[in-house]
Amino acid sequence: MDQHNVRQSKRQKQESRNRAEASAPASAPAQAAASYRPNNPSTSQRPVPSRPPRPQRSPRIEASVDISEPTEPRVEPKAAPKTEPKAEPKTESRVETKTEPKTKPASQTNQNETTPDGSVVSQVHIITWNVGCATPPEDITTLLGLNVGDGNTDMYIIGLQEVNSMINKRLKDVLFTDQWSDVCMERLSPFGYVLITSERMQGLILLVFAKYFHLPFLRGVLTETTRTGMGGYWGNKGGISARMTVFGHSICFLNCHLPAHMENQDERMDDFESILQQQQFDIQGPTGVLDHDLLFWFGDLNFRIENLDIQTVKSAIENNRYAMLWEKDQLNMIKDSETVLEGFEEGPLRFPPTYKFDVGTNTYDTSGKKRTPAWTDRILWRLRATAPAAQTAERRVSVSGLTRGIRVTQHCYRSHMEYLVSDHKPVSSIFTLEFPYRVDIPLVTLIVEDEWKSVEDAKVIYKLMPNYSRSSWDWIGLYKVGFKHHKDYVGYMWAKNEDANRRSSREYRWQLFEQPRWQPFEQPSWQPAWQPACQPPCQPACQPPWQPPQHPP
Ligand SMILES: O=P(O)(O)O[C@@H]1[C@H](O)[C@H](O)[C@@H](OP(=O)(O)O)[C@H](OP(=O)(O)O)[C@H]1O
Repeated sequence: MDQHNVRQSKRQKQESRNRAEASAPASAPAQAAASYRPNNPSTSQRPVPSRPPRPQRSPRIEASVDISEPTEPRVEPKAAPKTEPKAEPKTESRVETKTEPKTKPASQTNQNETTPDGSVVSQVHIITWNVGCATPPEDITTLLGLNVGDGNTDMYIIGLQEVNSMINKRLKDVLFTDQWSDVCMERLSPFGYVLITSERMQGLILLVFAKYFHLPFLRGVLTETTRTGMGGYWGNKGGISARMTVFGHSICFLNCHLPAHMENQDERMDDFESILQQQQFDIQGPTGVLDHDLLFWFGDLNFRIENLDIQTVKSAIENNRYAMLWEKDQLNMIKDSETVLEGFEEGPLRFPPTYKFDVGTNTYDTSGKKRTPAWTDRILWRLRATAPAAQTAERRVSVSGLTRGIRVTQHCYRSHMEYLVSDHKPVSSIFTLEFPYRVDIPLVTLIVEDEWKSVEDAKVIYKLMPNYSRSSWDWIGLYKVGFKHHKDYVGYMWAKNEDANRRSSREYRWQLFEQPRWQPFEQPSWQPAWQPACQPPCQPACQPPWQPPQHPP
């Protein structure tokens, strides 16, 4: 089902919703916010409005989920697709976590892997975690896989839910970076990852990191947010997304926090459809989330295990009988009949339900609420125009439709029981994406002639791609090795239009501003990661002693 169909099928429902919202008093959001107390049982029992029957489709004959008995999660080394790009996955090539090579510093890793036939392989590591308003743990090394990874991860996508967004915390986070983004940047930047975009909506945060050398090939980076809480007024629930093209292929990452509680399955699906419908990016061509070549959908989706009492569920978990529970998992049960879920894929759940734990323990909820354990935290993906999914016994592979031919392979899908700060456990997954071709001509090429010993030496020549259409907002930023964030520039120069009209390349002498003027980052051409004087490999030893520029409000 493409974005167009979603829009059509939901238009009627949305129109009636819009009418209802339009007729609400102007102060409704404030009233709703003031009266809503999340943990107050009297207010949390929100009435569930009656809704029209959901569009259903007939169950697919071919099963696209593996409900075999659980085994240890397996991680495939990235070398497999590199050496045998066209071969079917080798189910016997099992790599235990302990035997994986150490993550290499940024300067020692390959810039990306191109297969002999010219296709390109990228590794993406996705994490979702409902952090339950906790402060970040001191060490998130194992969550990021930095101690065991193969060093070839190209992008980290981190989706958080329930980040503390009390008013005093939010004010602090607006002035500074929030603690969670900080801790992720601190851990990832020594390995050459840069935060290329982030989005926050109350407690929902989405962070997208990429290896710095990929930055020229990530284009059209945009984000969207959709509130669905309190009838669309409140951002305690909803979705935030980031989209971009990666080597010329469009990818969207969607982090959702859907409504809680067993009985709210229809509400969850309604909210998901509403998010898909409302999120339209300001790009040429089809603009929706589902219009992307590849979509990753993750978050606290809040689906529950139905029709089993809490003791039966706990006993199944103790005996590793996850397949039995998965059969009763709401998302698993509806995925073949809900039109909007068509094309979404998910790997087998071979880890214990990640909700709900007594904070600080690995013990399922012993509070008065007595929540039944559930796989609330999930990571799915969807290829546009997906061909019937091929599946092997040990890992999931899907190939996109006939024209684009992207291959997605999931190498692991796991939880992280060692993190105790929240009532949810984090969930992560590692994918390799094999693109059939790569668009890898940078829009701008920067050339340094000599070593820079002083500011006066700082000369750089930039060359534009011939058909590149410039904007007066284009600028070139100067960054120091080990920069964490796209706003960490130490200086910038405007790449002026009139110069481009006269010549295709031009020399510029750097002017390092003491207090660079703030400018919006959404420029069409962003050429960061310039590394003067201290060339790699010198990090993390030469982490910047300077402060990033302060942006005036
Ligand atoms: O984030 P929000 O919008 O405040 O929503 C709450 C959140 O989903 C909690 O996880 C849930 O507690 P449980 O996980 O314990 O069910 C709580 O239910 P509750 O109100 O019944 O406590 C919800 O109200």
